[in-house]
Amino acid sequence: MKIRLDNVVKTFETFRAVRDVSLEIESGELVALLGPSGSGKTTILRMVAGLEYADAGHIYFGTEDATDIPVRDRGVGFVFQHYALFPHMTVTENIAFGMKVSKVRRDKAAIDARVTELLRLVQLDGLGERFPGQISGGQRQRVALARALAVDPKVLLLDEPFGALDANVRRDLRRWLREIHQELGITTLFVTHDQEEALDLADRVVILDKGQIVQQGTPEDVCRNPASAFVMNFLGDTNRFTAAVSGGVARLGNATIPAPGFSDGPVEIFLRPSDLGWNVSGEGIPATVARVIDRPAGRRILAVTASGEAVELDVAPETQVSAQDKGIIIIERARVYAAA
Ligand SMILES: Nc1ncnc2c1ncn2[C@@H]1O[C@H](COP(=O)(O)OP(=O)(O)OP(=O)(O)O)[C@@H](O)[C@H]1O
Repeated sequence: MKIRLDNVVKTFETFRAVRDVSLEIESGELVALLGPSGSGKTTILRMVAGLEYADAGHIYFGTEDATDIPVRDRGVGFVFQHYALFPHMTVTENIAFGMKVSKVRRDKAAIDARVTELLRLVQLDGLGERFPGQISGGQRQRVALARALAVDPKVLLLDEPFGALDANVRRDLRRWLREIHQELGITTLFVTHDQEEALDLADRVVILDKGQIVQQGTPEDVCRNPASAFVMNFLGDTNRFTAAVSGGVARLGNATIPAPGFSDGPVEIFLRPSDLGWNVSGEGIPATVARVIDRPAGRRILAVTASGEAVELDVAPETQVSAQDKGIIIIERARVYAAA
């Protein structure tokens, strides 16, 4: 099912939470809505679900205007951050619940067969007789997804479904959700404020700020070409500097950074740790090493520049460097944006 939002606006009393949002989600696509707290992600999701009405604009399910489609007829499955499982029902009963109350009548054998199939899909075979209190948080979210899928939704809406879980469980569930999505191909809208989660999971990422879409594209697009200082900063893992442009170049330390198209005046410069290097001499930013951190992916240096700014940079694991060393941060790539 294709979903289209056309100039959607939502105001709470005087506060405009969603401003003129237009967005298309293709049939079978997995789209992540990514943005800081309060940027309007949940409100957009709730409008798609029919739990909230837009003040202006339209939402289409396929070619049909969804305004007149009641929530229960939208064919939407939800999973929220806080497990909305019924604590007094077993896993099996929780998954079967939607089918029992659905307008589509199913006999007991059909419901049992569907529950067995879903338990297999979410890899919880054998746990059907447990109660929610007897399984882990990650398993509870898988039950919540099985319950959402039980009624064959045309659209799946997920609001920070893994938000309350620890990092390793989140990573496993992400991988698992992507596999399920590949298998079932249900149009999915996923809300998160976690950049890594959105980039890891989604076919397309839609970045919101203050109720507006500020950029959308594949994870590769948005990582390679952040459209603004906000996006660059929000995607994370970057060092931020302010500098002055003069004659089309900016200076950081003794390095010159091309800033074509910028007139003389202040700019923001972002340097990703992976776009920096460390050397004993050369053209760059003079700095002192404060700490060296070894990680599975390599070594990270925390350095402090001569003017007191903290900078993080990634170097090869075998790089000889230790705290208190003085040297030069070599800039391999910089991104320049107009000062906010
Ligand atoms: N029912 C409501 N009444 C008044 N204001 C609301 C209501 N629902 C949301 N808001 C406001 O609208 C803005 C957007 O909220 P929303 O929950 O959509 O943001 P979000 O991006 O999902 O944030 P989070 O990541 O914190 O969940 C916020 O400033 C919020 O306080």
